[in-house]
This record gives sequence, C-alpha cells and structure tokens, in this order.
Amino acid sequence: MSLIAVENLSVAYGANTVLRNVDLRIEPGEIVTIVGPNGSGKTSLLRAIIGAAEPTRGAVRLKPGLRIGYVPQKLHIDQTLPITVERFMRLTGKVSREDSRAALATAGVPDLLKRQMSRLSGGQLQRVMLARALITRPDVLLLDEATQGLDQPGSAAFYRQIEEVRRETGCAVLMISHELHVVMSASDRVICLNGHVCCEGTPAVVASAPEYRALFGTGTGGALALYRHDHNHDHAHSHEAAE
Ligand SMILES: Nc1ncnc2c1ncn2[C@@H]1O[C@H](COP(=O)(O)OP(=O)(O)OP(=O)(O)O)[C@@H](O)[C@H]1O
Repeated sequence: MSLIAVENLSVAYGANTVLRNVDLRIEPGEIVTIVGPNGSGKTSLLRAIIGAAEPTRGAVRLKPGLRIGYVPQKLHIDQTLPITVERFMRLTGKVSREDSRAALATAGVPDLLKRQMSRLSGGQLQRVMLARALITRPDVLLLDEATQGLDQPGSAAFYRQIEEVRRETGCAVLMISHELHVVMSASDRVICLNGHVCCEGTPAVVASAPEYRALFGTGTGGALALYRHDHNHDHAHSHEAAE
C-alpha cells in the first residue's frame, strides 16, 4: 500500500478552485519534488495531505498509522524571545534529550542543542526545523520550500542532507521547491503542478516535457543544463565543490 494516495483531489477557497483532479501516490522511501509557478496550489496540496485543507472533491488516503513530519516554509523567530534549540525541540511534546540529540545528528547539526534559536544561520535553522520534524520518526517528510532564503550552495547542501536522512531513516520525502536544478538532481520523481498535474516523471523526463517548458520558459534550458552538468561529475567531487 502507498504511504499517501491522493485521488482525484480538488481544493477550493470559496469560489476559487486551486487544485483540480489531482492524483498522486507516495511510495516508501522515494523522494518526490513538486514544482510549479507561484499560486499553482503546491502548498494547498501539502495542506490537504496533512488535513489542514478540506477537499471539495476526491480524497487523501494515508496508510493507517502513517507518521508525517512537516517542515514549514519559514519560521519567524522573535529576536527578543530567548529560546534554546533544546527548548524549541521540546515545545510540541515530551522529548528526551537523547532523542533531541539523535534527531539533530540525523539533520546534520549535532552540536546545536545549547544554542539560541535567534543566533542560528539560515541553514542551521532549517536543519533544526528538519530535526524537529524527525523527532516522531516519520514515515514521510513533507517540506514546503524549506530552503527559502538560503543561497544556492546552502540549498544544495540542505538537499544532500535530505538524501542523507532518507538513507539513514528510510523515510519518503515529498517536497516543494522553486530551485528546479538543485532539487531535480536529488529527486527520484518530479511532479509539475499548475492547478492540476501538468506532467510528472523522472527529473530528465519532466525537464524535457513540453508542458514543463511552457510553464518555466527560458529557465528550463538552464535547469536542464545544470541538471546534466551535475551528473557529469562524480558525486564525491560535486559534493566537495558545493560545500
Ligand atoms: N487560506 C486561503 N484562502 C484563500 N485563498 C487561498 C488560501 N491559501 C491559498 N490561497 C490561494 O490559493 C492559490 C494557491 O495557493 P498555494 O499557496 O497553494 O500556491 P503555491 O503554489 O504554494 O504558491 P507559492 O509558490 O506562491 O507559495 C493562490 O491563488 C492563493 O492565493
């Protein structure tokens, strides 16, 4: 059974239908990326999956007992409110220090427990958010543009961390991103959304699909070129280069 099965889903806000007849399945352990223009319904799709948006048609079926970890788009930390990473990790429930440490280690930031949230860099903050989502040992991680505000090497490093998390925990990943070329190389499957599923498939298939090209225009050539470029290098080398 799929972890998540979205069947003929439509979502509307009042009279404004933002998703129409969307079908999507997430299988264990796969990394799936949703791309699409602003306002194309990407966040609404994630909200429908976590039960925060009501379908007007169709359904979202979750595997019984499915554990979901959610990393939101951006968290605004009040600079005047002192809170350590350790406290932040415990805000949503009873979490042992060992579990916090383990989750931070999996997220690639093992030494941040005592740090102030407001003093973290953008990349560190996103990893702490990732760690918090990992605390419940999710079967699937949902990430909503988790690299917003990071520079390109920062984003690339974050996505490599996601691959590492998948390798270590075996969880599936469904993420939204605007950074097509960075994300594409980290994804097993890409879904191009524009109110409906325009096209989907492996990164290379989607990048060359006419529907995708129509939506992303001139950016597409660059994305495709970069995607190919990434794969012309062996992995060890490209990892070093992007650090
Ligand atoms: N709570 C809401 N009430 C009314 N309209 C909404 C609400 N949330 C989103 N919308 C509208 O639904 C459409 C889809 O929004 P959504 O946030 O799902 O798109 P998105 O693809 O994630 O966009 P972006 O890339 O800009 O984050 C937009 O036109 C938006 O204005």
